[in-house]
Parts: sequence; structure tokens; C-alpha cells
Amino acid sequence: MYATVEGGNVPSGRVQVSGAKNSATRLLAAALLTQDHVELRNFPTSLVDAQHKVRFVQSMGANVRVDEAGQTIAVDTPHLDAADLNSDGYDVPIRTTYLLAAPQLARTGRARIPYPAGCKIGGGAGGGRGYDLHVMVWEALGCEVTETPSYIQITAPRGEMRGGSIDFPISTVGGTENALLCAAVAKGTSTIFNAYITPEIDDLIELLRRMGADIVVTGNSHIVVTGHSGLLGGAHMSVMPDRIEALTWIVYALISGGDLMVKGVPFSAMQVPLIHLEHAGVDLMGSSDSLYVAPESLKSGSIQPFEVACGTHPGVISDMQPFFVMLGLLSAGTSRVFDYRYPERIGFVQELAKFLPLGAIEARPGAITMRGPQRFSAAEAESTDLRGSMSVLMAALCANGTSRVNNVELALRGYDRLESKLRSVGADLSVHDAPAPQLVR
Ligand SMILES: CC(=O)N[C@H]1[C@@H](OP(=O)(O)OP(=O)(O)OC[C@H]2O[C@@H](n3ccc(=O)[nH]c3=O)[C@H](O)[C@@H]2O)O[C@H](CO)[C@@H](O)[C@@H]1O
Ligand SMILES: C=C(OP(=O)(O)O)C(=O)O
Repeated sequence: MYATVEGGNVPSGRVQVSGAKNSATRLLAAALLTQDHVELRNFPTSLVDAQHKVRFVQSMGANVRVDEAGQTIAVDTPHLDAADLNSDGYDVPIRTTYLLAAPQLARTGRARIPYPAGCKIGGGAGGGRGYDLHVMVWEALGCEVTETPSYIQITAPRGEMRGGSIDFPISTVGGTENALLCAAVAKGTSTIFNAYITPEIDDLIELLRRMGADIVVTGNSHIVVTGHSGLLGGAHMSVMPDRIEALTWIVYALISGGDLMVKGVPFSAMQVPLIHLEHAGVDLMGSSDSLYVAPESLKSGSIQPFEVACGTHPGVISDMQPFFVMLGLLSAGTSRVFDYRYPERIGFVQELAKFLPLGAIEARPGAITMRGPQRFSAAEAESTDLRGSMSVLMAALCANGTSRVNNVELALRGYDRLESKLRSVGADLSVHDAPAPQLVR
């Protein structure tokens, strides 16, 4: 899949932020922890990651009805089992497959899940993204874990998970989510130490509570879950808006010189990133859920050079790193972005450099330097990861002329209805559902 971009159009209009990928995909997993009805509103139904997960849980027997127009899904799961899938059935290119273990374990005491995939942004032992902490969660709750070539098998020898103590050695989003789901249906009490509670995990806790789970949170890292010893009840809930998408639109408006009304901004989930924008000289005008971004938002007429370090919430999270890089390229001087969480998340820089003069940007693990202000020139580039792909698309949208971005499905993993949203504000991007044609030189 590739995108062609006729760049240089200045965007103008209103854009609605969709439900968050990093909430929706785990709420869908939680929705399987019951045989009753669960309805998820503000669900990003066109998101590639959500579609993969819906397809996989359907193949395991869940009944998921998708209402695209209403951005809602309805989930009923009287039966769920992955035991009959063939090995191709486990080829699911998303990260959060580990969250599909708890719903199977709660029903049958055994589970098979695809290996976690997702963006190749390093981070784990050996350079890949690890899943050892998920194995740790299952084992802490009394399960045995076997890794086969096609899938991971998890078995609760006594037919159900038993409450236990889970002490994370690092702050882990996925690990905390997995621990919550498993502990909610286990027998007995589980304690999660050094949990990492992001806004999306607050969403997950809220849905689990609505489904009847007993979860007590103390401070921001200690959770006690009194297990239900089996499945929970039904519930309704709305997925929180995507804070990374909100930042993406704000930065796009700033670097393109456009004027955008960004609707559905989750302010409380992105206070620190917004403070960093203010420090870079951006004057954001907003209402309770919207921000208006226009050339007048730049108090001195330009973005001021800045340094930002990405870490854990409530700070600037690593998924926002490429958008601060884009902002730095437009700043009046040298800006730096440090990524302490995913230091190897720099692959996109060499693709972005194709749109820029030599020396405009350079990267080493954990640190990216931008020398602005720059203008982008049309180019052909590859997508390296979700946010990197989106930042390259942004460069193409700002460059005069025709650009091509290959493997754009990576961006579509995280941006719901991207093509139509861009078109609605006057930008010209077309997604082609075919392999990228060879370049004729
Ligand atoms: C689907 C989703 O929500 N993904 C987000 C989540 O990823 P994800 O949940 O994978 O990130 P974690 O917070 O778990 O990872 C933190 C660190 O722990 C490592 N680790 C994690 C699990 C494990 O079993 N072993 C291990 O070594 C990771 O490689 C990383 O270095 O948080 C990342 C950091 O904010 C974001 O970039 C991703 O968008
Ligand atoms: C890295 C990301 O997601 P995932 O963990 O799903 O690969 C992302 O959302 O930028």
C-alpha cells in the first residue's frame, strides 16, 4: 500500500479527533471478558489495528458488529476459542495480542495468542520489543507458558488463574494492561506493584469497573484487584479521544501555515506536551474540547527552538516524538528531541531527510537534532513505523509537488479515516491499495 501526495495545499477547516488506538484495542479485549453485551462508542472503526483485532476475535468466535457511521462496535461473546485456528490464523500484525489471553483463560483455562507484533521501534532485550513481562504476568497468576513456532500457549493448570503478586521492573503500558485483565477474572486477590497508569489505562480500568471488576488504585502505581473468579458482566463505554492524533493535527496546522479547528482534544491527557508547545512560542486558543491553530498562534511569527525529552506519562510520550521533530524543523534555530523510552525510534529520520537539505536533521540513538527553519521538497520515502510514517506524510503534504510514501499502512494503523480527514481540510493525499510501483529514473 502506498500514498501519493500533491503537496503544498494549505489546510483549512475542522478536523475531529477519533477514539484512541491505544485505548480502543484494549477495550475490545476487555469486552471479551463477558458473555453479556458490551458496546463501545467513539470506536475508531477504520483504524487498521482495530480492524485486525476485530477480525481475529471474530475468527475465535466473538460476535462483533461494527457500525462505521456511528463509530460504535457491539460485542457479544458467548463462546471464544483459538484452538482451532491454523497457523496462518495467528499472523496478526498488531502489538496487543497478549490481551487476548485473559478472555480465553477465563473460559477454558487455556489460551493461544499470536506473537505480539506492532511497530519495530526497539526497546526490548536483543533490540526487538519484548514480551517477557507478559510471560511474567501469566506465570505470577499460576499459568504455564509454552512458545510454539506459530503462537504462544498459556495454560492455567487448575483451570483458572489464581491471584498473585506482580512487580514490574520497569514502567510498562502493555504489562499493566495484561495484569489488569488477567487479575480481574482470576480467583483471589492480585497486587500490581510499579504499575504504569496512562490515560488509556484509566479508560481500561473504567470499563473493567463498569463490567463489575473490583480494582483499587493507590497513587499512580499500586493496584489491588480482587478477582471475579470468572467472567464479568456487560457494559457501555465511550473510547477516549486520541491524544497522539490531537497533537498530530496541531503540529500539522503549525508547520503548514494552515488554520485548523481541532475538535475533541483530550486536554487533561496531554497537559505537558501542550506546555512544551507554549514554551516553543505557540499560543493555543481553545474551548473545553477544541483548539484553534492558525498562523497567528505563533506569537513571534515563528516556532522558537526547544529541547524536549520523551519519557513516561504525564510527560511527552515516545509516540509524540516525531511530531516534536517536525516542529523543530520549522523552529528558528537548533532544536533537540531526546527519546529515553525508545532510543532506537530514529529509523524515520533518514526517510524524513529525503525531503530536506543536507544537514537539516541528524539522529543518534535517543537524540535527534533539527536545524531550522526548513522547507520541505517533494520526495519518495518509505514508512519505517506508525508515527514515523505519519511524520513523513506530513513532510510530503507541506512540500510543493508530488511525493510518494510507501508502506503507508503503517500510518493507517494509528490514524482513523486519514485520507478523508485530510481531504476535508483541503489536503491532497490518495492511498493506493497496491504495492508501490517501481520508480522510473
Ligand atoms: C499498543 C500500545 O499501547 N502501544 C504503546 C505502548 O507500547 P508497549 O505496551 O509495548 O510499551 P511498554 O510500555 O510495555 O514498553 C516499555 C518498555 O518495556 C519493554 N518491554 C515491554 C514489555 C515486555 O514484555 N518486555 C519489555 O522489555 C519495551 O520494549 C519498552 O522498552 O507504550 C509505548 C511507550 O509509550 C508506545 O510507544 C506504544 O504506542
Ligand atoms: C508504537 C505504536 O504502537 P504499537 O505499540 O501498537 O506498535 C504507536 O502507536 O506509535
